[in-house]
Amino acid sequence: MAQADMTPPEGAAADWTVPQDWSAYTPGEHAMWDRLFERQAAMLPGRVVPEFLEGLDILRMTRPGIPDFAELSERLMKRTGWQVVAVPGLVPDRVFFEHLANRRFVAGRFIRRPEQIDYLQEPDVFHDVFGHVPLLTHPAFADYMQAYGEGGLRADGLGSIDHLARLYWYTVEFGLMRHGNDLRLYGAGIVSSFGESVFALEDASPNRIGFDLKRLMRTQYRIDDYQQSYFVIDSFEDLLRKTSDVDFGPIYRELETESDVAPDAVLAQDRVYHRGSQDHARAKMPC
Ligand SMILES: C[C@H](O)[C@H](O)[C@H]1CNc2nc(N)[nH]c(=O)c2N1
Ligand SMILES: N[C@@H](Cc1ccccc1)C(=O)O
Ligand SMILES: [Fe+2]
Repeated sequence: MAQADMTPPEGAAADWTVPQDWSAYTPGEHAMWDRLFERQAAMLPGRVVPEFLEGLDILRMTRPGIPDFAELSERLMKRTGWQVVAVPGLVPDRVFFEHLANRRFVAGRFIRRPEQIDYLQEPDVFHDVFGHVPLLTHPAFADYMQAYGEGGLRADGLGSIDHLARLYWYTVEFGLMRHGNDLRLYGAGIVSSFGESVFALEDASPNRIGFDLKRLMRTQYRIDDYQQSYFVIDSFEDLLRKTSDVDFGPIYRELETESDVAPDAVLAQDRVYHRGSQDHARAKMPC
């Protein structure tokens, strides 16, 4: 969770944004982007939803180098009215929600160093821009992200951010989608990760379970390893319908009296696409 301190750091505006300062990126930083991009571009066809690849194309993100947020914003604005703005790192929840509610996606401007190629603690420009921005070209997904921001401001007033944040985690960050008889990736945390883009779809270890709003909001998640459960939506239109058309107020009240669900649990009510062996998680447990 982001810091409770609401004062922006030195050099940031009142809304926590900073200039991207695109011309300050070094050749080494652009080369790092290209290396990450090529690795994922080889991995994703046939695994990611086609809307993601279309988004890369629409935004001309297939060109080398770290994208210029001003140019991404110009193309996105024409399509779905979104913009990409730079921030110094994680921002407080309310600041984050306020940007999304106004169709501004906040992205880190820094890029990981070579020794962090496979793992880093805070989202960098590769995760934020490669992972999240392509789908903002899709109208239903773009509307979902705005609705989530508005829902966040409301959840904050109701003391329910933790429940709502699980919805973001299991959709925007780690979501899967049905594609004919197959599953495809769309979550940004998966598509920006070399290891998890294979694990989430092909490994026997994690559960793959049909989307159910209340079930997701009860489910705890891991921030230190691959997910133990992934949730599967039918389409972005279906996700939008099952969230933005629903009043979360009564659901938050019900959730206060219901127990959390463990990250690896399978419930009797679940629509199970795959029951995980949890071998990966078990192998990592200290013994
Ligand atoms: C609950 C909320 O969705 C989440 O914790 C927010 C907080 N601040 C953030 N700040 C940035 N820059 N990026 C993020 O994804 C988030 N996530
Ligand atoms: N409909 C939700 C808001 C929301 C929409 C879409 C995604 C997430 C949350 C509410 O009543 O608060
Ligand atoms: Fe993210």
